[in-house]
Amino acid sequence: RRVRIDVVTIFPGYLAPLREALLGRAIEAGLVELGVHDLRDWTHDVHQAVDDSPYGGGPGMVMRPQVWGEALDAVLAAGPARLVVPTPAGRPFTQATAQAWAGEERLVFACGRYEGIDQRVVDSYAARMPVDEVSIGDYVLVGGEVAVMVMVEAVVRLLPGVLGNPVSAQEDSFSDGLLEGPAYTRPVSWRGLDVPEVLRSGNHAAIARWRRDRALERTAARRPDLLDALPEDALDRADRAF
Ligand SMILES: N#Cc1ccccc1Cn1ccc2ccc(-c3cc(N)[nH]n3)cc21
Repeated sequence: RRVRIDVVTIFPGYLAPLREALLGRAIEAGLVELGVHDLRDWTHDVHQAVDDSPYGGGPGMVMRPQVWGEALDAVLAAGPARLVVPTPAGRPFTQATAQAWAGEERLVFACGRYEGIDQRVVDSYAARMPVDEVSIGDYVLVGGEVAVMVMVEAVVRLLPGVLGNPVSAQEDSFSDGLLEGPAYTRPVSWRGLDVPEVLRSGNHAAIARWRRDRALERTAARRPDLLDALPEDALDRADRAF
C-alpha cells in the first residue's frame, strides 16, 4: 500500500529532512510519495503576499484564505485526501491518530505560519473531505512545518516495509498504554554502572516481569495520567504493586 503525502508551506526547505535516512529510503523504495509545495506559487501579486491583518484586531498576522484556496484546490485536484492542519488549538495527535492515518491513501498537510490560517479555509474544505486540526503538544511553535515532520515520521514508520524490524502495532510503545522501560546494551559495566542482573539471566518470565515493573514504575512516576486511562482489566494483581 502506498501513501501519497503532500505538504503546502511557505518554507519548503524546512521539509528537506524528510528526504533523509529512513523516510528518504521509504520514498526511494516507492513506499511513500512526498510532494512539497511552496504556497507562494499560488500568489499573483508582486509581493507574493500570503498574510494580512486580523479582523477584530490583535497581535500578528493571519494567512489569507484566497491563496490557500488556490493552493489546496490544485494539490487536492489529484484525488481525495485527508487534509491535516497543524495548530496549537488542535485535537491531540497521538499514536492512535498515526495508526489511523497510516491507512489513508493520501494525506495533505497545510503548514501555517504567523498566527495561523483564516478559519474559512478549514471550514470550506471540511464540507467536502475529512479535515483534522491537530496539535502535537501543549507548547507553541512558530509554524506548522515542525509539527508536520513529527506527524509524517510517526505515520510513515507504521507503513509495511519502512522499518527494518516491523514493530507490530500492539508491541509498539504506547500501545499497551505504558511508557517504555529502560534499555541496555554492552558493555555489562560502564562507568561503574552495571546492567541489571535479571536481563542477563536468560529467565524470560523474570525478564518480562522486570520490564513490566519498570514500565509501570516509570509510568506512575512520569505519566500518572496514562495509568488512570488504562482499561480496568489492563493491570493484573502483580501490576497493582505499583
Ligand atoms: N496557529 C498558530 C499560532 C497561534 C499562536 C501563536 C503562534 C502560532 C504559530 N503557528 C502558526 C501556524 C502553526 C501551526 C502549528 C503550531 C503549533 C502546533 C503545536 N502543537 N504547537 N504549535 C503553531 C503555528
